[in-house]
Amino acid sequence: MLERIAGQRPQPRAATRALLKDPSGQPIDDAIVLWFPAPRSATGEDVAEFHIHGGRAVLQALIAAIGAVENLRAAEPGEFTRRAFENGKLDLTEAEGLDDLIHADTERQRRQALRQLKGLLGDKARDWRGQIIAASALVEAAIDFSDEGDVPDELIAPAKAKIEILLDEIEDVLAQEGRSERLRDGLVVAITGPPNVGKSTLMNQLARREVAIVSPHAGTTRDVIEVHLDLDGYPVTVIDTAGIREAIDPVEQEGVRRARSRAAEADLRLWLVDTQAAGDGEDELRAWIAEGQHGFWVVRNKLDEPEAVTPDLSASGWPCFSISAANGRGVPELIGALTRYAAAYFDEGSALITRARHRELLRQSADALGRAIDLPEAAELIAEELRLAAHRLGQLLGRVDVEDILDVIFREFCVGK
Ligand SMILES: Nc1nc2c(ncn2[C@@H]2O[C@H](COP(=O)(O)OP(=O)(O)OP(=O)(O)O)[C@@H](O)[C@H]2O)c(=O)[nH]1
Ligand SMILES: [K+]
Ligand SMILES: [Mg+2]
Repeated sequence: MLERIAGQRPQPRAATRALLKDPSGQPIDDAIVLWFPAPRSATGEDVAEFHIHGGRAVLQALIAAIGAVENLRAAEPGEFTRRAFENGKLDLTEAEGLDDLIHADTERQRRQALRQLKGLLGDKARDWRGQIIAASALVEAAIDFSDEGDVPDELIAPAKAKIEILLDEIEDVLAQEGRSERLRDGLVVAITGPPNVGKSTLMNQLARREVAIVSPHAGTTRDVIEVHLDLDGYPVTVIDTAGIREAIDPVEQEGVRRARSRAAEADLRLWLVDTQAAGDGEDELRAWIAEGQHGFWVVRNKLDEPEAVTPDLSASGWPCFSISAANGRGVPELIGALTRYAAAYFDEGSALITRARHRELLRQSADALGRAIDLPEAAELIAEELRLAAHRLGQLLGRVDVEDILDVIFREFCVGK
């Protein structure tokens, strides 16, 4: 294929200039080609790279020329990474790290993805799995002995001691409360409150563009609107929602229902109140609190209005901010507080778990180890639990039982990766 298009097969791994030609001999582009013979390539298979001038017509002509070569087809999304995985170049956690790296929007997400790609979780899981297998060997030996009569405690006890240390380590990693999983997806902050208090105006201030319609009509916003902010490297998704009230219009009713449910799921709610409005604007907030919902900041808006009254919000006891979404006063302070909140939330630490998949498998492995420790001297049962614990770590690494999940994971990848 290289000979046909580039007129030559370059030296392995040496960038080589070549005039690319289509099957009729017409030149396509003056380009660089690279040749990586297996197994020293990203996928572990033979790989050829064309570095071309990026125009659409150049690309199309080259793809047509490649397409004319027999037995060649375009790769599926994630197919290169999948082949790299299948050829043992990456474990599954590293492949997931690669996917995260490609999709990282903020600096902190990039660093976390790179940690994953470098195999920090994978290395740990391999080490744990090795230790479980070593403990299993002791238990298996105990089983062999017990065939000959008595069950030797001297074999089971050291195995259990090993497992206890291991279980502590896994529990430490699990105790990181899923914060690094959130760093992948971003922290969600909902702007909520009664109608017309200026929620959409604040949204536009935070987004620094007109993402939401602002109007003096109560009930303007109906759909949930999202913007993704990068606050000092921390990903934060802000959502603007319909004003909460007993709506008559069925469309607005649906908006209020979505507003309530999305705000309830958020990590933090900014409860906006109008310093102009009669009452303290907190009826719905109190109803929410009665339902046990927490994590609110009260934001008093429209401070620029001459008769601005600052209602007594002490009853709710939440952090309080005063702003004018119209002229921007107080908004930098609010953004500063949100940034500190995100920083405190995503305590980077040595967080290793970035996906629910990792958490579930580690949890199941830890549970099996816990059961193994609690079992009396029944060596066969202990061995069974250890097998299960090791198996779960094997699944984490993508070494066992993976066919069904591979499709799900690699489907998320982009074409060309
Ligand atoms: N004076 C003043 N007016 C504001 C301020 N913020 C918003 N407004 C006005 O208040 C009205 C309502 O603003 P919106 O941003 O649409 O309010 P909302 O809370 O999104 O309203 P709904 O989506 O209908 O619930 C508009 O006329 C805005 O111009 C402010 O800080 N000061
Ligand atoms: K409005
Ligand atoms: Mg609105």
